[in-house]
Amino acid sequence: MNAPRLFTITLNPAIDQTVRLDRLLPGEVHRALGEQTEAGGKGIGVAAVLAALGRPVTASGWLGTDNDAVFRAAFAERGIADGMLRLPGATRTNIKLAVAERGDSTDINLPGLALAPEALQAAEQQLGERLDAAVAPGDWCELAGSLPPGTDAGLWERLARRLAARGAQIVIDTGGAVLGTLLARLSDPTRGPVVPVAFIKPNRAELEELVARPLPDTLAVADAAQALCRAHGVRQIVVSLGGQGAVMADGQGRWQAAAPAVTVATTVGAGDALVAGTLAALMDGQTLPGAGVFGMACAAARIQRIAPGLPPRQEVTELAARIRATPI
Ligand SMILES: O=P(O)(O)OC[C@H]1O[C@](O)(CO)[C@@H](O)[C@@H]1O
Repeated sequence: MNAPRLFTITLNPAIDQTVRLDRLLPGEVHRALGEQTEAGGKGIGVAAVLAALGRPVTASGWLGTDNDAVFRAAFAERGIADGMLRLPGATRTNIKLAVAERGDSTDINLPGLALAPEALQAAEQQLGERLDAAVAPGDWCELAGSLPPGTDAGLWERLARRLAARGAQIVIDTGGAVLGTLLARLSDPTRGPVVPVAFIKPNRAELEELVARPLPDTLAVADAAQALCRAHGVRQIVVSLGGQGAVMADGQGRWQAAAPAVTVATTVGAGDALVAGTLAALMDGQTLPGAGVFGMACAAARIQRIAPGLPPRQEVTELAARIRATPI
């Protein structure tokens, strides 16, 4: 059997315009230190890291034709197969304020390309047919990021069911309410065959929204993560806690790991790098917590520079060696 491949599916990609500031004062005029524009969107960030790890990866989903040059250039430069369907209109631009004094980024994400209902229906049909033709049993498919205006969790559900029917492993990295609806529907036998989910990576706030209660410490996070997986047949979960590291759980156990201290250029894309590194390791047959530790090392490497991708492999390996996962 051929090695599994990864398809990331981004329905609401973005051009990320990162503006570097020394400090951020609401209501004040700021003089930027610099600016950088990158092809972004959750699945595209994941694909960039997978490609940097030397893995075959296809970025699939939807892209506006009017401003796709930045994506074409990024795919060619990074070695990402371009499986994005072109739609009439322009892809959104998301503003990222990378603030040196704070060592983090403030994100302003726009709604995205709005299509008429008939155009959306046609775009879903075409994307489904493309994925049917490309995805083989055992491949991994990531449903990545927010949904564009006029769509809802039903769109992800239909795509997930279609891909699962082809024998794909389903990975979901989408936000709070949509994630909750999607997990509930995919595990509901009255809606059709139950779709097992291989991996999810909510952050603490998203997990809190899913379980509708605050999760003040790692024990509470681990309990909630494990209960969520059991309730919805999710095989593996990594909950990102930002600078504090991550909590991981699967059917065998639960672990926490602290993030290595690094100099942060931007926090944009940290979650995508965590997903990408973890997936690369899982697709190699590794398990948690080792796979999650490798993902955390990719995230720590990613946030030290604004451009997507990764530094040389040696640097990632050294970061991974600094991360200890301990059972909770
Ligand atoms: O689809 P969402 O949730 O709006 O997130 C999109 C943003 O997330 C990122 O992929 C980073 O995770 C950015 O490149 C992009 O601007």
